[in-house]
Amino acid sequence: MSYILRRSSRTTSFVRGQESLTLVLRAGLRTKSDSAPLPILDIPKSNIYRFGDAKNPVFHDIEWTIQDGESWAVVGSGSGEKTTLLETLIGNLRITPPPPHGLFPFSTKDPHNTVSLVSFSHRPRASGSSFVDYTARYGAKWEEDRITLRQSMFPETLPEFARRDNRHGSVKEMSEEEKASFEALAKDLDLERFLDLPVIALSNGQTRKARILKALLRKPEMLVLDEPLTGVDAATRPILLSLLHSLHASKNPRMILGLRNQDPIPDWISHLVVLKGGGRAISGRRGDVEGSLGAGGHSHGHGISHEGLDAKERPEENVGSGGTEKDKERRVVVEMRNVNVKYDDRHVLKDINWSIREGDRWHLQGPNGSGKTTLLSLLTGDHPQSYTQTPPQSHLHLFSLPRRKLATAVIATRVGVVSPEIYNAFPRRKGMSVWEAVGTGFDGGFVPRGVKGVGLGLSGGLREEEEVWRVGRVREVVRALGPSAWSQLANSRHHTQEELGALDHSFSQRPFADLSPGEQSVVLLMRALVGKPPLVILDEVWSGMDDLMVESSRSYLRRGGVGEEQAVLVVSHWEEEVPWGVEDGVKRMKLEGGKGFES
Ligand SMILES: Nc1ncnc2c1ncn2[C@@H]1O[C@H](COP(=O)(O)OP(=O)(O)OP(=O)(O)O)[C@@H](O)[C@H]1O
Repeated sequence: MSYILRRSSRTTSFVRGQESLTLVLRAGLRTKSDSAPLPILDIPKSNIYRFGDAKNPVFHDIEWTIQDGESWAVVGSGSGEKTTLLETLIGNLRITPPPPHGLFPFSTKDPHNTVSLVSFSHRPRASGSSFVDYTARYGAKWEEDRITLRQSMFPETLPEFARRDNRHGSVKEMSEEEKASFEALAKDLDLERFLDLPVIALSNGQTRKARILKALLRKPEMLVLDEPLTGVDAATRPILLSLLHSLHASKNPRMILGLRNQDPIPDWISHLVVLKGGGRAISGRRGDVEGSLGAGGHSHGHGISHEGLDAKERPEENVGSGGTEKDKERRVVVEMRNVNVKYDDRHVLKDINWSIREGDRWHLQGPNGSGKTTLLSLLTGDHPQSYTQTPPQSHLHLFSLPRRKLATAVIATRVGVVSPEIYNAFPRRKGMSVWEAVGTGFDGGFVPRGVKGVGLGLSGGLREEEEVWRVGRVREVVRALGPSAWSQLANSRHHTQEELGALDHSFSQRPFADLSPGEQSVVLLMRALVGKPPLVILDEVWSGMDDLMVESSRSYLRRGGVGEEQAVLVVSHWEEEVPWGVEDGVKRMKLEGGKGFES
C-alpha cells in the first residue's frame, strides 16, 4: 500500500501546544503485554513542525508505520528534507498530533535512548564563528590531537586532561563480552589497524566508519544512518551494506537508512519513504513506490540562461611567478617527481610522479585512506612535508616554482578548493553575508576583507581595476550558481531575467550561517571559482546539494564556469560525479598502496 502525503490547506488546524519531546515520544506508551504486535515506528497522519514555528509545517499529512521485520530506507533529493525527516526520529521536530502510542511503540526504553542518528549527508558544522584548523592532522601539535581512536571509543582509557572536558561522549565502561564484539565490529569495518592512530589522522572514509562503530557501541535499539555510503569507496560499500543488513536482521540494532536519489538501494530494503519535495512524500512497499523515485527535483531546462560566463581576463597580480606564463600554451601548473609522504613508519605516498597542465581535467581516485587528501594538501601547500620535497630525492613545483619559494598565502590565491575540510573549517560568523563568503575566495582566506567584501589582495590594497573585476566576478558566480538556477521558487513559474537577478541578489545578502547545508556547499563552490584560479580542486563537491543544485552547477562547470586556462581536479568515489567524461579528455590518477597510477 502507498500513501500520498501532501500539503494541507488547513495546516493550522493541526497545530497543538508545544508538547515537550519526551511527552510526544512517550504519549500513550503501550506495554509488551498488549495483544497486537507493536509497530516499531508509528506516525499516524500528522504534520511535522520545527520547534518554535507552529505555523509552517515542514511535512504535511505524514503517515509512516514500520512493522517488525520490515527494512526501510528514506530516499530524497539532496540532504534537506531527508535529513529533516530523519531528525524527527530523534525528536528534533514536533509531530502534531503526537503519536498516540509513542513514536516507537515497540520500545519500553527511555525514548531518548531508543534511537541514534548518524548523518553523513552533510558534514558537521564548524563549532561557530571561529576558523577550525584542518591542517592540524598533518602534524598533530596539541595534546588533544593525539587522542587515539581507541581512546575516543573508551573514555576510561583517555588521558586525564581529555576526560575532564567530556568531549568524547559518555560511553559507559564495557564488559569483556562487549569489548570482544567491539573488536569484531572494528575488524569488519576494517578499522582495527587504525584504533591506535590519532583520531585526527583518520581519513574521511575511516572517520565515517568510526562514527558508525561509535554509534553501535551506544547500543541503541534503532540506528538511523543518513547516507552511509557517502564518502565510502566502491570496494567497501558492499561490505558495509552487508554488515548493516546482518545487524538489522539480528535487530541489534534495527536500521533505517537515508539514501540519495542516485544511491543504489540495497536488495534487503523492503519499504521506502520517497520524498517528493515541498513537504510531500510517498511511502510503502518498495515495489509499489520505487517507480516514483527520481521524479521529483529532476526538472530540466527551466529557461534560465547563464549569461556572461566568459569573464574578462583577470588582471595579473604580481605574486612573484612572472607575468608571461598565461601566454604559454598548456603551462604546467603542478609538477611532482618522486614525491613521498611518511608518518614514522607509515608510508602514505610513495614516489608519486604527476604533471597537471592548464586545461587538464583530472579525476583523482583511490580507496579510503589511499592518500588523496594528503596529496591535495601538498598541492595547497597545507602539508608540512610539501616543503621537504626537494632535489635530488624529489621535486614539487607549483605554478612553475619550487614549493618552498611560494608562500602558502600565495598558493591560496592560485588554488580554488572545495573540500570536506574547507566546509568544516569555514567560519559561520554572525553577519557574514553570502557575498562576503564568496569574496574571501579571491585571497583564499576565511575572513571577509575590504569595503566591498572582495578582499584586499596580497599587498593589502587593490588597484581600482582589480576591485571592479572582483565585484563583477562575485556578481557573475552568484548569478550563475545562485537560486535562480535551483530554487523551488525559480522553478515554480516563468520569471523574467530581472526577477531571477533579484532573487540571486537577495541570496547574496543573506547570512551565510543561516543557509541550509546544500546552499552553503553551493556558496563554497562559488568561493572556489570566483578568482578564476589556475587550479581548481573539487573534493566531494556535491555533498549536501540537492539534485537541482548539482545539475545546475555541473552544467555551469561544463559550459564555461571554468576556463580552458584552468586545470580542474575532481576527487570522488563515484565516476558519475565528475562533470566531464572521457570524451572530454578526463584523465585519471588512481592512488593505491601509496603509489599513483595514471590512465
Ligand atoms: N598524522 C598522521 N599520522 C599517521 N597517519 C596519518 C596521518 N594523517 C593521515 N594519515 C594516514 O594517511 C592515510 C591517507 O589519508 P588520506 O586522508 O589522505 O586518505 P584519503 O585517500 O583522502 O581517504 P578518504 O577517501 O577516506 O578521504 C590514511 O590511512 C591516514 O590514516
